[in-house]
Amino acid sequence: MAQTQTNTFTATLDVLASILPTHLRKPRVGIVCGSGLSTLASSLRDKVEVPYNSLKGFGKSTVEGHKSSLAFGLIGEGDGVPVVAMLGRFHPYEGHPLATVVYPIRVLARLGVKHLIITNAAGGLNPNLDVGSIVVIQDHLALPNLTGPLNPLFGPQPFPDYPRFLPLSDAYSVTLRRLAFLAAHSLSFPDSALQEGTYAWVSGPTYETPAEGRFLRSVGADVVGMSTVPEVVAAREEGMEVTVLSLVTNKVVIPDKPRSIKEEVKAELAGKPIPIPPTQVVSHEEVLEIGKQKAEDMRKLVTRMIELLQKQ
Ligand SMILES: O=P(O)(O)O[C@@H]1C[C@H](O)[C@@H](CO)O1
Ligand SMILES: Nc1nc2[nH]cnc2c(=O)[nH]1
Repeated sequence: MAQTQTNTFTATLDVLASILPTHLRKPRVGIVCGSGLSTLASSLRDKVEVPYNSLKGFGKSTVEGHKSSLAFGLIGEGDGVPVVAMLGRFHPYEGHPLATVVYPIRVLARLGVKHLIITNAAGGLNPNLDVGSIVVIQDHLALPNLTGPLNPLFGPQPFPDYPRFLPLSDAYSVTLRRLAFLAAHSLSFPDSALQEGTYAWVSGPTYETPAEGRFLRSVGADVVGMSTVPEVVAAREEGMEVTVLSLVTNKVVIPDKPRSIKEEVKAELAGKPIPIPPTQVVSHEEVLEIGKQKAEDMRKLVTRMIELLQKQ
């Protein structure tokens, strides 16, 4: 590992060790809070929040709905499980280099995190997914990864003792995915509230055109978002067990066929005008609003998963 990078990790870990009480210093579970989902931190007992700007190597999250701090605390009975939550993440589209995007994940690994629960807000591609449902991710499709420079492991190896060629066929932990469904059952969530599917990662910040949405659906993606995959890749490289929970905040606009102005004009000239379809667009406000409405479900689910993990 390059010496400067080692120094940055050491500086970050030193600051955390100087701030945190002993019982919070070695979190076992990490949580990444997606857009509008930072209220997850309200489950933490003995909570200590450390702003990103006090930690070397951390960027600043510039997206509305993302705070910029690490929250440490306990979840579960008795002594509880020590947990750290990232309240706000970094996206490549904000201009953060991929090394910065995944730096907090590597810090979590160095703190001792073994299980990582990543949440995000995502657009629904599969028409069977309701807005507000949570999708337990089974697999991903990462167009930016497949073509090169947006893969966080692209380039010279900063960690020579890690595998050069990381397998991702087992990226999504079966143990943690089972816990998600067991947790939903114990919380009496309706069956439709928790689904399974494949996450497509796109770089953003543009939302999909109808043709892009149709393409992603046709290649097997159920939801689409602008984050998460670099974190999964880095976490797997660090040897963590990972699960991803995507909150469907909107449906991606995919009309059955593209609107044809030619047909509309011809029909109009023939005196048989076709009804004009309403214009549908996605907005980040909509994403945040559903995040706000469903944050409590996500908080309960993640909390119960950790309580079940404590009993294993
Ligand atoms: O950080 P996440 O993936 O939860 O945020 C999603 C993707 C974009 O950052 C934003 C678009 O509305 O929400
Ligand atoms: N790419 C993408 N990301 C999202 N995040 C939340 N909704 C969406 C969406 O529709 N598309």
